[in-house]
Amino acid sequence: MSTLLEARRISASYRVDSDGPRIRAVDDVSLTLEEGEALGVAGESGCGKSTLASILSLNVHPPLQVTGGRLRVAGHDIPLDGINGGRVATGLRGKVVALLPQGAMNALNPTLRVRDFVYDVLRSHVAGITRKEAIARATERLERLALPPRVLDAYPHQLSGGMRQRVVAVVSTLLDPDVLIADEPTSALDVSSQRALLALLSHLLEQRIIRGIVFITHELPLLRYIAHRIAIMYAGQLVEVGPAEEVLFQPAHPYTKVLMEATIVLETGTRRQRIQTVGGAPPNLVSPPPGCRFHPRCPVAMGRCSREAPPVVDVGAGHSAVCWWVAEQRAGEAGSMSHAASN
Ligand SMILES: Nc1ncnc2c1ncn2[C@@H]1O[C@H](COP(=O)(O)OP(=O)(O)OP(=O)(O)O)[C@@H](O)[C@H]1O
Repeated sequence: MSTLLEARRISASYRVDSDGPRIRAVDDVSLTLEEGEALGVAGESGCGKSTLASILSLNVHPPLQVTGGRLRVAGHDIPLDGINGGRVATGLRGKVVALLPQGAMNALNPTLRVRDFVYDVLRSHVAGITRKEAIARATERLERLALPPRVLDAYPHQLSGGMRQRVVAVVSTLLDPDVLIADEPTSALDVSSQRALLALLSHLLEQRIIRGIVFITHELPLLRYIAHRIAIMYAGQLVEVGPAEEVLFQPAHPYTKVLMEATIVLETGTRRQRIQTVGGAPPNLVSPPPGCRFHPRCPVAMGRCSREAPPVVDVGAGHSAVCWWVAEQRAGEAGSMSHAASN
């Protein structure tokens, strides 16, 4: 497998006033997206997921600023000033990397019918495309999302929230981007529309129309339907990364465990229901807790968790967790195995 996107030690913060505090929304995050892969990123609200989505999709604007790290997308090295809204980013946005954003209204032009907007988007990137070809491409994707072709004649305000979100999904994928960064694309949708959108994205990936997807959500169980690997984000940092099945069903990090327990997905056709919440809330990112950022809420926190930054611990093939407790568990297992072997 070859690597399609690589983020190395990315840090970024918001600074609303020049002498005001820095909100460290993304702190030293490294991740990769392989060719043909859907990488899920999950975490609670306020953990930095949307900020990460903005960075990976090269949509960084003040007051957000990337302060460190490197990014490589589909063979393009993007320097820091490129990530921070420079010319490099403009040239790559849309076709190399596209954002399917959270807020559907801002992503469409309120003064244009969907059909004119679709044609404008395509013709600005695909030389010589005719209006008929543009509409045919959009119609095919609308149908996959159970949307009738008549939505093409509507203005954005004439569509329901769920319809608008699906139209935005169509528009974001129209240019067949190499990498799609999908930021909570299903949050405004009912269960069947969610499934249709996940099916469309999986189809585009399987057909290699899109080469890789980063799918961001606060609903970890949803990733079961699309992600090959999952990264868990807490307070601006990644705390666990691994194969989707393992992260979902054998989570290693205490945060992933509580996140998984906090939400269940009922069977198809019924509404999701929150059965338990994680106690407390993610920390203020101006001055996050020392040591492990999760320690004030962690059910298994130990003394050193509040003092020392936790280590990265390998817990399986391509599966790691950043946690003192996991490190001790692994050390205990290794100790008892060598004890058994020597007996
Ligand atoms: N434009 C902004 N100006 C200042 N601070 C911001 C801005 N956008 C986000 N933040 C802060 O950055 C931190 C991370 O926010 P972000 O939106 O990336 O988290 P998230 O995990 O995507 O949450 P949500 O799912 O609620 O969007 C939060 O503390 C948030 O308050």
